[in-house]
Amino acid sequence: MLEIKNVTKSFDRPLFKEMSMTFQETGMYVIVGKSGSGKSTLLNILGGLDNEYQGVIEIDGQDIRQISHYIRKYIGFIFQQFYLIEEMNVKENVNLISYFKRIMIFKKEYYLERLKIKDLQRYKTAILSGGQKQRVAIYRGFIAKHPIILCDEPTGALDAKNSEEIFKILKQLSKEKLVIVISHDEILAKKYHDYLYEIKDYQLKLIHQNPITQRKKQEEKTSKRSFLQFILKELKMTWKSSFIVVQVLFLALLSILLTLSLTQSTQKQIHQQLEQIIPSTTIMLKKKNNQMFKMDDLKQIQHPAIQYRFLQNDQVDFLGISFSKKYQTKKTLYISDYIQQPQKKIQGRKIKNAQEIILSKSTYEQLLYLSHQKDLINKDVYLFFEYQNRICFYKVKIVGIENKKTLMETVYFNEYAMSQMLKELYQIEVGQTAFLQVKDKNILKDLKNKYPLYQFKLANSSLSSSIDEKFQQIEWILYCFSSLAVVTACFLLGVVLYLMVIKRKKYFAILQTLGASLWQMITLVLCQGLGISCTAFIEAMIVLKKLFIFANQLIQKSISDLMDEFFVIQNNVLLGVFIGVLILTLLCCLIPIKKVKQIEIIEALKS
Ligand SMILES: Nc1ncnc2c1ncn2[C@@H]1O[C@H](COP(=O)(O)OP(=O)(O)OP(=O)(O)O)[C@@H](O)[C@H]1O
Repeated sequence: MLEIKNVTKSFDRPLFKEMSMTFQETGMYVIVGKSGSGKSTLLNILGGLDNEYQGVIEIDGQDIRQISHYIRKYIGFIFQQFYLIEEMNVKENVNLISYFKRIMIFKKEYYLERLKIKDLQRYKTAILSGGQKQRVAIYRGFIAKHPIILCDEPTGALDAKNSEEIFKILKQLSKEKLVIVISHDEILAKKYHDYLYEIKDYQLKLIHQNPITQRKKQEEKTSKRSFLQFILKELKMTWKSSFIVVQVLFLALLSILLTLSLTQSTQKQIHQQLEQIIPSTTIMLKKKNNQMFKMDDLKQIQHPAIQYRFLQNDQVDFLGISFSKKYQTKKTLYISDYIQQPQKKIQGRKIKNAQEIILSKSTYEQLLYLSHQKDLINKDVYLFFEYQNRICFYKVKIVGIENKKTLMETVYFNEYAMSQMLKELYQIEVGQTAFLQVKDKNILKDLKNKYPLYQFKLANSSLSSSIDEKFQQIEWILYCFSSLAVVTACFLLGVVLYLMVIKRKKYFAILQTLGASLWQMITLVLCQGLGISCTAFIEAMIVLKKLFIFANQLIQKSISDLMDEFFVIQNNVLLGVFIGVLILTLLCCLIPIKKVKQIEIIEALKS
């Protein structure tokens, strides 16, 4: 039961003074009154659209201002101005209500026929005649499962025949629901009312009452669509208008993803190449008094984790490998002068003595190409050294190939082999620096404590930290620029959402009259923002992936096939950027959300 208790309402002049009245649960209440007497205002108050009044409106003893989702639970509106969404067709307009309320399904066809709108379902409402629009609005107003229907001039745009049909339908509905109709049509008002009221002297006054034939409420068969479906529909609808902002955000995200991935990939590759040249488990040692090392000194340094050791004399250069005893021939492979222990042998056998060597796979392939031979395993080659302008060669046998493609040509020797060769060739037994290859670089501390006369340090540490330092400087500059682009794009997103809310103020108000809650409106704005940023992010990710596949193929073809994948998209980068952009999007949505909260329904409907 709907009750008006001592309601007083005024704008610039009073409309109702201490007005009271009780509406039965069902029945057709027709309200008449002079223009400007406050009929529409009364409906707005009863429908919960206008809460600025003194007194109370109660439904089943509860103040309607205290009822959450009052419109959704109780009210169906039929407005004089229709309030249809022009961009949608008739079916979509009617279905709008089903996202917020349960709608009757078993009477649907019957009413569509009666209102003569069955064939109009696919028509955009913008092209309908005033009468057709009104019939659609009426249908949408009562098709949901709510106990009260509020109609403001429902027949204003209809001819006499259609107006009568509407009154008949409303009368039929009033057997099960409370129908309150404002009408200027005196004939129909008199013919179809159960209760006829007039607003006069700031009060509702009963003019006439017809005998009422009450009908027992029938259980309605209803259905409801989920709000999620509506969000998806909404995203589809606003997709075109958000296309540009998606592209701007996509470019900004692509730039930051490119920056982060490029710097990280390059840094990783440099570290990997450095690891091949100087493994991170290589420890360099010198004598603290700067004296030269002898091989015997080096042998005294003992630790179970040491795998390999060698001396380096800076004055001796390892020049290369040749198939003849002559150094400068076409069949000479020039080689960088570093050595290390082979890790995984794939072909051939282990090195047994100083006269045997293993080659990295790429070096082996190079040598194979130079020699025009089919196989080099067990073939003799000559290693060339230079010391004090004297070039000497040392004959060795290739016994294996290490399964590693190295950026620089690489030869693996037996432990102490280098020292032995230099001793035989130049009678040198000393070096300034020694290197230990160890299983675990953490033994550095043990070695320092155990051998205080020596200086120990990780061979690649200073190089890799200086690379990191340089990279960090470049990274920060790039991050600043690309972050600025992302922040600007998100700001643009915020502005676009804000403008959308302003432009669609009326649409939001109509949704609220159909039962949408404020939270649902806010969710809609949020989903729009998140939809835009997620689309831009996915687009950027796909483009980045394609770019990297292309760039990796290009690098492998033109520079080196040593690198399997130079550019790699790191998951932590993706996750970081995604979380960052989500947070920025949420922040940017705050102002549009505030605007949604400020929408005055009545004012927005009139706009
Ligand atoms: N938001 C508002 N701010 C100020 N005045 C308002 C507002 N809404 C309505 N009014 C005024 O309140 C009075 C009653 O308006 P209302 O629309 O309720 O009248 P009505 O009886 O429905 O009139 P009509 O039959 O012409 O539609 C009018 O004088 C109108 O100008």
